[in-house]
Parts: sequence; structure tokens; C-alpha cells
Amino acid sequence: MVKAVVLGAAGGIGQPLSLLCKMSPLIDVLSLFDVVNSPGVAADLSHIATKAGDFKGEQQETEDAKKAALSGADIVIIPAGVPRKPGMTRDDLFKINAGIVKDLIVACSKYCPKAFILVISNPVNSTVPIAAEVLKEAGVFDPKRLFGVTTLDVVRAENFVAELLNQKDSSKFNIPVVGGHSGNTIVPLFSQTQPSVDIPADKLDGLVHRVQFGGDEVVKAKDGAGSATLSMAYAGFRFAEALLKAAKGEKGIVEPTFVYLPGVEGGDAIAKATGCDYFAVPVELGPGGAEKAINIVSKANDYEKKLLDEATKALKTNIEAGVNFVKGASK
Ligand SMILES: NC(=O)c1ccc[n+]([C@@H]2O[C@H](COP(=O)([O-])OP(=O)(O)OC[C@H]3O[C@@H](n4cnc5c(N)ncnc54)[C@H](O)[C@@H]3O)[C@@H](O)[C@H]2O)c1
Ligand SMILES: O=C(O)C[C@H](O)C(=O)O
Repeated sequence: MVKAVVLGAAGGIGQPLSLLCKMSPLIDVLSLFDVVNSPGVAADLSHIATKAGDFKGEQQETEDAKKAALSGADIVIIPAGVPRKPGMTRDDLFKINAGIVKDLIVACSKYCPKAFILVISNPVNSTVPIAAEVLKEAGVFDPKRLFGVTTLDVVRAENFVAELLNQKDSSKFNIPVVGGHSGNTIVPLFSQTQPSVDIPADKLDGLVHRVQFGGDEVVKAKDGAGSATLSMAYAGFRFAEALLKAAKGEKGIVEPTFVYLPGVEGGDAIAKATGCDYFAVPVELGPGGAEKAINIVSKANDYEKKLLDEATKALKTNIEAGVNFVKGASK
């Protein structure tokens, strides 16, 4: 019996993500939580007859509602929080989203301390360290079970490469994207693409920029109405599905994700090489979650090494902000 919970279920990402969860044969019980309209979303989805039944939408911001939503959860996916408007950076969201994520993780630490936790809320580079610090303070932190969802960067990289090479099917490309999830902290390693691709030299800078700033394209096009929601729901579900399949014993599943490196096998060497404790790298998933971090960073070419240098500088500041948000508050 697998119970999945979506926190922020009535939002732009939350609704399509909940629909994808409702359609998944890997999920038996689906629980939706938001501070607005989640009973409505739950009632709507309940008219779809699929396996993920027995579900409810909890709305009030009360302890009882959080307890009901989270108790017994195996996987919690968190797209709760505010999205960007044109002119904003993801870091501008910290002020509001840091507190939202902190409160929700406190609830996870009490009611489902062993669940896989997938953080979508931005800025991911800081909200994941916030989540880790909250779980550490509660004495229930398992680094193998906490993931920053960076799959949208991978989805974009794969799709933009397919577009550039006039290929219709982006699913045949496997492109690792490492680092963090904002601007120049996002580093696509095109040299490690499987199957290998030849990117024309005069197109490389533009392609890297498009992956790093792909989120801005959507923010601009939505013109004040938010950021990526549908592609994010797809990406979030792709990662959740991979994790659930691996948890059931399927072997050989590898996805890039933003993890606390010192707590994952193979992560120490990457933390040492990058100077960052949190980093998105391809991770082998298994029944316990993040079984092994794969050190693809060491295979970067000279062009990619420069990108990595820039990424790590910015990332360190973002990570520190997240850690201090929790540690500072508890002093
Ligand atoms: N990781 C990624 O790749 C990625 C991609 C796209 C968006 N995002 C981020 O995801 C977040 C959500 O984006 P969106 O477009 O769905 O925003 P949205 O405003 O449409 O939805 C957010 C939902 O969160 C809810 N919420 C707010 N506070 C809450 C709380 N304390 N508990 C439960 N729910 C709460 C809101 O009521 C709302 O329904 C943003 O921070 C955005 O930047 C991340
Ligand atoms: O760009 C944003 O703010 C949302 C998200 O992080 C994205 O990459 O689309």
C-alpha cells in the first residue's frame, strides 16, 4: 500500500501533479493538502475511477489537518509556495517560501518521518537545506529520503537538444544536469549525453543559457500569471514515479536530483570536489531512496568545468542562506 501526499495541491503545479498521481498505478492512497480549495480539488479528482482511491483534501492550516494528510505517507511531494512574476529571481521567493517549507517539513517530521520528501518549492537551492536542517533538529533526517526536484532542468535539456537537432523524440536522450536549480547554478553536461550528440560549437552557449534560464521563458510568457506548472507537474511526477518504481525493487533507475551529498554513498567525493554539501547529481535510486551518487562531475570537459566553477560559487551562498534560516531561528 503506497500513500502519496501533495502539499500545495490546489496550486498551478499541485493540481496537474495530483491528477498524474491519481492516474498512477503505483499509488494506492492519495492525500491532498493546501491552505485553499483542496477539498474541491479532491472532490473533482474523486470522480475519476482509478486505483489511487480513498483520498481526501485537507484544507485548514491546523495541526489536525496536517496530521490527517501526512500520517502513514510513503512519499510527500511539495509544490507549496509562491511562484515568480516577471523581474523576480527565485531567491526573491525565499522570504515567503522558506517559512512555508519549514512549517510543512516540521509536520512531516512529526507525522511521516520515514517518508520520501520531494521539494519543488523555490528556491530549491535553499529550501532543501531548510528541509534538511528541520529534519536534523527533529532527529529524523535521512539524507537518502530527501530530494530537491531538478527534473525540469533535465526535461528542458533533453527537449531543447532534440529541437536543435531536429529530432522529434526527446525521450531517447539522457542528459545529466547537475549543480542547483536557478540560473547559472544549473549545469547541463552535454558531453555526457547518452547517446552522444554533436552540438555545433556556435550553438553551445545559447543552448546552455536556454537550459539555465528556461524558467524565465515561461515566466515571461505567462506575463504575471506565474511560472512553469504543467511541465513541472510532468517533471515532478517523472521523478516521483522513478522513485516509487525503485522503491518497489526495479533496478538501474538513475535520475539527477539535488541531495545532501555527505549522506549518500559516493557523495563525499563530489562534495569535496565542488565544495558544496548539496548538489544535483545523477543518483541511483533504490528501496531506501538515494542509494548512490554518481560522480559525473569529475568527467566534465574544460568548458563545463568553467560552468561548474560559477555554479558552485552561487550555490554555496544559497545553501548557507537555507541552513542559517533554520539554525539562526533556533539560536
Ligand atoms: N523545482 C522546480 O523545478 C519548480 C518548477 C516550477 C515551479 N516551482 C516552484 O513551485 C512553487 C509552486 O508553484 P505554483 O506555480 O504551483 O504556485 P501556485 O501559487 O499556483 O500554487 C502554490 C500553492 O501552494 C499553496 N500554499 C501556500 N502556502 C501553503 C502552505 N503553508 N501549506 C500548503 N499549501 C500552501 C497555495 O495555496 C497554492 O495553492 C513555487 O515556489 C515555484 O517557484 C519549482
Ligand atoms: O522559473 C521558475 O521560477 C519556476 C521553475 O523553477 C522553473 O524552472 O520553471
